[in-house]
Amino acid sequence: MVVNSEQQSVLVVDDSQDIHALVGARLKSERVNLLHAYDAEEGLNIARENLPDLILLDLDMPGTDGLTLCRLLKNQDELVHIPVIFLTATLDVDTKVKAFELGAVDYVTKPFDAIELKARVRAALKTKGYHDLLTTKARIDALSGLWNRGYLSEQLSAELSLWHRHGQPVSLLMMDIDHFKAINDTHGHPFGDLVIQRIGRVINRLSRESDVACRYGGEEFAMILRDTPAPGATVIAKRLRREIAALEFTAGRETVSPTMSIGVAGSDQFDEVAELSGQQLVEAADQALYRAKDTGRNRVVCR
Ligand SMILES: Nc1nc2c(ncn2[C@@H]2O[C@H](COP(=O)(O)OP(=O)(O)OP(=O)(O)O)[C@@H](O)[C@H]2O)c(=O)[nH]1
Repeated sequence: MVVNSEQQSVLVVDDSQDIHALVGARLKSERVNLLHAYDAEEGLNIARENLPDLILLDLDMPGTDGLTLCRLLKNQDELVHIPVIFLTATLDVDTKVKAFELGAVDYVTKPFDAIELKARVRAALKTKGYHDLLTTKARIDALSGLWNRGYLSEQLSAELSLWHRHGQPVSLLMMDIDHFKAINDTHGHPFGDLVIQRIGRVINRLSRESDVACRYGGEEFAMILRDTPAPGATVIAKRLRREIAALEFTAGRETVSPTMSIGVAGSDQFDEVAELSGQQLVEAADQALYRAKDTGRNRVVCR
């Protein structure tokens, strides 16, 4: 397992220009992207915008001090996992204990020893890299390589809040492989798994960077299409259906061509903008999917 530290960024929050220059010089040989803030407010803003991998935080800043900023950082869901290393001139035990209680992972005393600072930064970044990797893995479906249902639900809520706040539409596709039980029963479960894997690859290939494609469970898939109203999503769904119908699998002497039924629903199809929940959009796309099944399968039905 390799953790890529190339892209990692470190935010330095300190009121002293000299400390920024010193940290820059000490970490010059490390492949980290340094971000700089000179007070707590700026630090909080930069942290929110950039989600750095590590924060080096001065304990003794004028105005809002480091401990207060650390508490603010640890109170925010999107920032709570960013490790904080305190930079401090004090060796007072009570203050250090307080810093750890607030969620700091380490501290470095000024003036820094170059080797020690590097070692502590490296260790914190490595742990953060593993944490990020595990978080990503926990969101991925092992068989298809797509996102899992939990991640899709999270993202759907985020997309619907964009719809409520800014009117940016979001659509959802619910997709189900047709007669999959018969495929399993005739050719065996491992063959069925192969079909799920290859269909997952097609869905992944046809999705844009901004889409969230997931295996919803069993032989069912779902896709969130960001900034896309229902008619646009229907075009994508039709392309997906076509590409999947064109797949061919060899099972002994037989050629198997699975098909997919797809239901489409978009936030733009709902009048009561403020009322629309992720659950409602899933139900609407699911009902469209049932209609696709009922009316002959291998087709796309839009709500
Ligand atoms: N191979 C394999 N089969 C699975 C997996 N998850 C669910 N299944 C099977 O998928 C089948 C789904 O069958 P049904 O819900 O009856 O649906 P269907 O046969 O696709 O019929 P329609 O959806 O009505 O077209 C069941 O036999 C499940 O055991 C999996 O991860 N791998």
